[in-house]
Amino acid sequence: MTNNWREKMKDYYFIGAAAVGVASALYWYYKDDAIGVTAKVDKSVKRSTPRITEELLSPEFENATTISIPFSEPYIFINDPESVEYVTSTNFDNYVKGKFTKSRMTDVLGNGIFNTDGHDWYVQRKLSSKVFTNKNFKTNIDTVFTDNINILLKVLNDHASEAKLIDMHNIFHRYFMDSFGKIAYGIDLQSLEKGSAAFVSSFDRAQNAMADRFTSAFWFITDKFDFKLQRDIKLVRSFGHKVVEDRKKNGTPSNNHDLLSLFMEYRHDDGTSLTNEELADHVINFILAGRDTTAQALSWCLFCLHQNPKVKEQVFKEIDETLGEELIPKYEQIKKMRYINAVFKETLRLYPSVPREGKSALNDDVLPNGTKIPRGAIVAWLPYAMGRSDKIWKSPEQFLPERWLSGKQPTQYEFPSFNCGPRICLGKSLAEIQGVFTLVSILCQFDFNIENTASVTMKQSLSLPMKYGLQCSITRRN
Ligand code: HEM
Repeated sequence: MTNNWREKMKDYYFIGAAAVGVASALYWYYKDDAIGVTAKVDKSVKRSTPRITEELLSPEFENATTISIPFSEPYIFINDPESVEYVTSTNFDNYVKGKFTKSRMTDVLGNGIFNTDGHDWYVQRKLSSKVFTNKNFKTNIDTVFTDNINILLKVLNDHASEAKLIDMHNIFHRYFMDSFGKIAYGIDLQSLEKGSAAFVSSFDRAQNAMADRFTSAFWFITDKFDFKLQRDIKLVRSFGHKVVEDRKKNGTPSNNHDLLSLFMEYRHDDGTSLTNEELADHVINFILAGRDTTAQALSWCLFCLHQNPKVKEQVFKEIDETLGEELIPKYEQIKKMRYINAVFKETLRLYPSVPREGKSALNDDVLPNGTKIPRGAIVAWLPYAMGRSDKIWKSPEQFLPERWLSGKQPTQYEFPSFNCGPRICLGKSLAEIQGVFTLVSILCQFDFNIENTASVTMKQSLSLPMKYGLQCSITRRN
């Protein structure tokens, strides 16, 4: 009996060692490819192994390019507006986040809005949309935004006096984290004044890991043994839980209709409320939605203004003419500043905060242009590439806010930086108002000069961060 057991163990060791050997060999073979890619149907990809941050984002990466990934579903790229409309709206039910996305995101995001489909998604969308109303935006501008912008202006003023370089990319992330903490959960994180909490760095690393999982064949093995990452994920999850537990302990302030209180009031059909785990999912998902996207849009906006001094002059002119002696804009003034609103959109055309999008096909399908989509394929489109395509835009390489002021305006499918169809960004209006509000408030008093433009480059992630930040010198405007 004992011998038999020993023999069996030997077999298991042998099988285990062989499996590790095969996995190592495959890893070694594919390790230089961003996604271990072989271009199959493509006419435009120059190499057979495109790296996602370079060729995949280039406008040359044209429609109906198919790439296959070892041990994964094929990707089919559809960078034409007609196909994007079909996938995101016309045949919405056939294209889901599905197992492909969920398997890569659930340990961090749980079943939050970014990671769900069907009924679960619909309920979350309906509930959350109650917070994103014009009335709430107006109130937020007079309260949360104004409190927070005063802290930001003080930080900038101190730096202008010291004549030191400041990383505006980092500052914007901390500023939007604080604003969003207050709007969504009524918590004061104070990261602008005190520096980011440990959880923020863990959140950044967990987010990068999730992005890498879409381009790595062996993420489910490597991430399991990445103990630092596992600790980061644990910290992110416990932050979500702490926000929920603190709210339950301290109660909801009267008249508070923030996101967390709405989710806490929600009852399932059987009368049960959301568990702490589900509430923590919502907290974490909305930080992902609300912080990085707008912070990165504003960082790229300062970069574009630096590269286009004539546009910057126009921006200063509009601010000075609209605000007069005032320093902080009101809701109506923000709406009136058409040129700066156009600058914000033009930035998102060239630097969309979510540069890649993808959905999984539930059933075989055929796109209007005849592209066959097999069941399970990932249909992907690239707002980054579409924003630079001369099939959609005139002189796409030029930063021209004027294109947003007259003439035919692009449809949501031609300009998918906020996504499109029923899953269009829920925070679009909030982001536009808060983005322009922040830009106007800081440019009313300060000018920013980027010291080394060559160091401004993007980093691979789910969103579009700057790899080395945005080092600026600040001067006060007279
Ligand atoms: C410049 C800023 C922003 C940009 C460019 C942007 C863009 C996007 C994009 C492309 C998506 C689709 C992502 C996906 O497929 O999963 C999305 C979804 C979403 N965004 Fe934004 N976003 C911005 C700011 C915000 C803000 C401030 C909020 C506020 C919380 C927000 C809330 C959401 C939510 C809840 C979704 C999920 C919608 C759904 O799946 O039904 N976004 N956003």
